[in-house]
Amino acid sequence: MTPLLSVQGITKHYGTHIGCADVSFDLYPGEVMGIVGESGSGKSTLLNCMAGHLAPDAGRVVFDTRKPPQGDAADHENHGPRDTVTMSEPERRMLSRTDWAFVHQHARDGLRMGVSAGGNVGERLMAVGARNYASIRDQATDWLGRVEIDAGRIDDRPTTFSGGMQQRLQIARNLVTGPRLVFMDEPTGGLDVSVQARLLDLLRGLVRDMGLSAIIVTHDLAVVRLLADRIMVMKSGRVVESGLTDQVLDDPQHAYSQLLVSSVLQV
Ligand SMILES: Nc1ncnc2c1ncn2[C@@H]1O[C@H](COP(=O)(O)OP(=O)(O)OP(=O)(O)O)[C@@H](O)[C@H]1O
Repeated sequence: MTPLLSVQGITKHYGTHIGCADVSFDLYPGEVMGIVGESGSGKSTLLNCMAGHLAPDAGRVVFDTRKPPQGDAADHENHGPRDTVTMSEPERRMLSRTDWAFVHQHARDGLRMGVSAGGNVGERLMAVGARNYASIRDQATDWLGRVEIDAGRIDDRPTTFSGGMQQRLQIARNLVTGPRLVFMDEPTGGLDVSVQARLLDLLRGLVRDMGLSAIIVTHDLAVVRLLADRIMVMKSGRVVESGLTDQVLDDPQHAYSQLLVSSVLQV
């Protein structure tokens, strides 16, 4: 099977300082990969390099692009595994609007706060060519329901929403176009514990129902335990251990992973 995403030797320095070094892994369709590690271990740098927000110094991020539904013959020949690091900026931008999604830790970074909830979701559909207002509004209403936001709030701005609602709206905005790969940066970070649990439950349902592939960065092992099939443990910019989530969390081999797991168990 062709990996959906193949990350090969991704390295990023900030001056002489290592952000992340020589990270490689394959992600297969329907798989969820968790990236864990303490603050400063390089998780966000790696995620941003993979998602095209940062240019890596070295390495490839090969994504198995799909045939466009319409387009000229040249477009059709361009599908299949492509290195997104060297792809043109417009192509990468198109990918970010269609097959890729990015859920930010802070909902306000992923939402347009001055636009209504329905507008936030509908705007994404318009970006991929939807034009029929009634159908856009119907899909927005449907998605608000799927993320447990009352349809009566469709015309309200996210500024009037609680933190948990804003995060759920950001998720709806990201998933409405049916992406194949979702990057998530601490999706439950900064929320109250009870709000986190509800959001995790919701995310788990969506990942399962939509068969999503995802890469989730978190320092919260409960998040990866619930959502990720596999995890990579990072320390000082490098991957020190990787494997099936339960195996790594129940029987960590690397001293640093053992420390990470035991420090959580002591909480
Ligand atoms: N813009 C930057 N300029 C210089 N150094 C940076 C920059 N961003 C990150 N770093 C450094 O790169 C390393 C990796 O940081 P990164 O933010 O990727 O880690 P992280 O695991 O995501 O941490 P956190 O959980 O706190 O976000 C750290 O040593 C950090 O200080």
